[in-house]
Amino acid sequence: ATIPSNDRKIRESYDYIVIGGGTSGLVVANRLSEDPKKTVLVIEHGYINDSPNTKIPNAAGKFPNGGIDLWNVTSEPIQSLRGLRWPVRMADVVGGGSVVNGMFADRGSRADYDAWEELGNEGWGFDGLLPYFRKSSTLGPPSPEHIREYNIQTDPAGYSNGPLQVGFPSTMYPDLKNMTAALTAHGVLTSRNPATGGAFGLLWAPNTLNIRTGTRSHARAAYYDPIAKSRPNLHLVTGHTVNKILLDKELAATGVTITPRSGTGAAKFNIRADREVILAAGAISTPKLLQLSGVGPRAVLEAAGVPLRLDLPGVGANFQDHPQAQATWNLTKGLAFPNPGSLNTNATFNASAWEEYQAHGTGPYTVAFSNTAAFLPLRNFTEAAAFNTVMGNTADQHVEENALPAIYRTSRELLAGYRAQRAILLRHFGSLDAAAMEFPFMAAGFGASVLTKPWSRGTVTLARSASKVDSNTTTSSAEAAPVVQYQAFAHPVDRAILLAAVRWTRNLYRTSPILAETYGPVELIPGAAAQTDDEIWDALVSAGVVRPGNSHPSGTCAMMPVSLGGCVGADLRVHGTRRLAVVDASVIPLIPGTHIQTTVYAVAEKASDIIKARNTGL
Ligand SMILES: Cc1cc2nc3c(=O)[nH]c(=O)nc-3n(C[C@H](O)[C@H](O)[C@H](O)COP(=O)(O)OP(=O)(O)OC[C@H]3O[C@@H](n4cnc5c(N)ncnc54)[C@H](O)[C@@H]3O)c2cc1C
Repeated sequence: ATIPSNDRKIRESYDYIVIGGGTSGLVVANRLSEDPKKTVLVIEHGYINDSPNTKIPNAAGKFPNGGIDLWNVTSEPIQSLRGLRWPVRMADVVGGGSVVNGMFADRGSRADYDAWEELGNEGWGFDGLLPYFRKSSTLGPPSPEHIREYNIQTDPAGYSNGPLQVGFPSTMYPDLKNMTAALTAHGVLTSRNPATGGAFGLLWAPNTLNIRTGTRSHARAAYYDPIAKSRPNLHLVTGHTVNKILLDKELAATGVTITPRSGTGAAKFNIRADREVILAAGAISTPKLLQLSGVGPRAVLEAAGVPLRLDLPGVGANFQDHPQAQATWNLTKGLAFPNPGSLNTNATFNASAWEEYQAHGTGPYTVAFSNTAAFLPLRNFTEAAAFNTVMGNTADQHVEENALPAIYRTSRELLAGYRAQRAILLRHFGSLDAAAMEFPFMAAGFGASVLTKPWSRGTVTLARSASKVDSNTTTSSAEAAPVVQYQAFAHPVDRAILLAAVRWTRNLYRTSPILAETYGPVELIPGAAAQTDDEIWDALVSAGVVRPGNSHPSGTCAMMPVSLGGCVGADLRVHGTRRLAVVDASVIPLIPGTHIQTTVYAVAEKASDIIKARNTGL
């Protein structure tokens, strides 16, 4: 076989095989291939996409019509949302999620990561991760004028000179001043250390943006392109599917089976890994591949007809994302010019903006979705009575057992892990240093209310027919969609907190003199008629604006001990196996209160050091 992307002949074996050339995969491939004596193969299902949408910040998120592929996966019906089937957005391109994402580049709070260490992962608390947040990124600050005019607070101590460029656009839209002033007047203070542990309050977040070129910085641009030609020991195969991880009698990973993509009729072939197989296929595909390889919950594998190699209930359980509701307001007057809509509504403005971008890489085309969000601890957005009701609800174990996926009833370990997480969540809810909701906003107003600490858990499992499809050489079962159960809002606490968050957001628009006088906002969804919790919920769900996630799938091969239903240990090796590691968003044990890409970069940087260390001198 040939390697379509960097045009090198494929070898029979490599020291390391990285499955998935997405965000975490390219970080690990870069770091492991720093040693010219080690050979590294990355296998990616997608292709390199060099279209403008992967470069121009303003085009961020314009998919899939812009030419960027996504896997075609739709969730199982979500009961709480009247059977809604949600399109699971998963990148299918070199660079993975970092290429298709919204470019918001924030971090969680210290408490969010200290929770990982409390769940049995020594070295994975905030202090253990901060060096890797730093190592992965460089901060491009806003201009001094913008800092002054908009009171932007950045946190240079959180960055070094890492490959990922994060920065602020060279255009700020003036309405942001009103939005931030309204929040400040509403009691939301600006965080002074958003990148070094203080991710609560009003946050100014950079984007994954290279301010020198005005282009997007993603895993391919930051970690692969600069070394693609200069490292003969690093191979990237695109357009190929990994079907299976090969495990020997002792459950040591010895290689992978792969097929060229899209039914070309070409047969499968094996490639050997002399040191480790490293899973970086993302939080939906990683558990799927483990299960296809015989590692996962016995019942799931039996139903799918895959021979069981290792019964590991944590593979595909503990699925988390950030559910949200998108309330909307019509701002009837007062929007400044320019504003985020001006590129679409004003041809002259658009033409000059495009000219500026092409000439200098600056201007409105460097603006992605947003650089601002409020991250609020539970006490900051709930009235005392509502807070007590929510906390009361959390104590009901009967409710909890009904809310969890069925597999939690058959695995004592999974339940123990969930209870350990619940104890941490309860503590976070009572504290003022971890956010329970996010309100992301931009200059023209934006009403999403996002749950940062969901209590519900979902699962990712193989379809029942998985192994039958596998016998076909042209369509691999790894290309077949897994069964994605969000189970969002199955736990009543999630609905209660989301409603409290929507009430808080609606109250902001209703009572803020700055917003009322300037914009005269009229609430469209849920709408003034909706007053009780049930009415608000019904209005939101009827309008189709409640979503099970924010494209942050996590936790499906969680880093926790076996006794807590974990899938990998603190060394990132899959429990009970050898030479098999996971380095992507699946290992996140408890989803942090932040958009997760910078966390994925930091995890992958730390993973690289761990993998290097154990292979030194071998
Ligand atoms: C639409 C969208 C918007 C987002 N917005 C933001 C945001 O604004 N801010 C933020 O912080 N985060 C955001 N995220 C989340 C963030 O981008 C992801 O969490 C992160 O990129 C995940 O990295 P990963 O390495 O775990 O997986 P990915 O980056 O998804 O990499 C997995 C790769 O593995 C490949 N693969 C899977 N299975 C196989 C197989 N069998 N064979 C070969 N290859 C395979 C996939 O094609 C993919 O390229 C967004 C995500 C999406 C999808």
